[in-house]
Amino acid sequence: MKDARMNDLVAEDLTVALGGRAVLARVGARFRAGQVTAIVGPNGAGKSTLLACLAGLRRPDAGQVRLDDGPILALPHRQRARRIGFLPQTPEVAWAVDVETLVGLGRTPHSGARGLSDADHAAVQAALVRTRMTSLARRDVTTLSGGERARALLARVLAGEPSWLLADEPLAGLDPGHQLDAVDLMRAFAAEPGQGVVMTLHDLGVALRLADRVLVLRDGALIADGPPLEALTPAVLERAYGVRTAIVSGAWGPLIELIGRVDG
Ligand SMILES: Nc1ncnc2c1ncn2[C@@H]1O[C@H](COP(=O)(O)OP(=O)(O)OP(=O)(O)O)[C@@H](O)[C@H]1O
Repeated sequence: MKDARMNDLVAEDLTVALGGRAVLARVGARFRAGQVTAIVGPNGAGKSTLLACLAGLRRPDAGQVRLDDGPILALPHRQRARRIGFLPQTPEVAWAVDVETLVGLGRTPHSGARGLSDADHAAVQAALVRTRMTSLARRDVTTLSGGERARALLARVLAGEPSWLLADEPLAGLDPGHQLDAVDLMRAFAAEPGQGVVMTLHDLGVALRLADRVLVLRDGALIADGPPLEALTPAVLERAYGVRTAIVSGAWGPLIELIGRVDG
């Protein structure tokens, strides 16, 4: 039987230095298929850099990322693109194409230079439905609002049917309804066999409610790693952000109440 841990994404002692400073310092973590993992931490903590390493888009100065029991950077580019769907923080849309064409580009790791097959078209339509973008399929992407564009780009990643969805601030710019849709989508994605989600988040409340596991980064080092209520404690949040917080009971579950700056 195939080892269930085969699909895990493993960061081993990742170290990245930029501008003479350690942006990641020996970060190690195993990201499990079947889980939604949130990476939180203050601005500049190294979250995007960690995600780029996990996606195989940045070569660390030391350490490595492993997938399928081998270094991710050793996978042929196309195979890596089939396994890892990456949603960057400030996605650019360079071409004036319609939404359906943009989403179809997500099939490139499968279709290559040939046109889209029936299976490719079906994956595109499914991604449009899941992101509620079907009614905008014919719209020129340059005319979309920021939130609509974010959903179109999420659809492009989903159309590629990756095993891993790595998303940098995927909820930024989405209204509350579409944030809930995106949260449901991430949870449903991670529930499929062999699939997992890693995302960076600034909203600690969402991390608490959405994630199975939370990693807290500060100055490039992991200072907490565990289930949300164990990782997002007032002591950890004080260390990470310099803020005082309290966990309070909301009508639907625990909430993080922001009290103020420690030195305020
Ligand atoms: N080319 C570069 N040269 C020097 N420093 C860099 C370079 N690129 C990034 N950095 C620094 O690396 C650090 C980590 O950046 P990163 O984008 O990973 O942080 P982040 O946690 O995602 O931040 P944010 O929450 O603001 O998006 C930051 O201090 C950033 O200024």
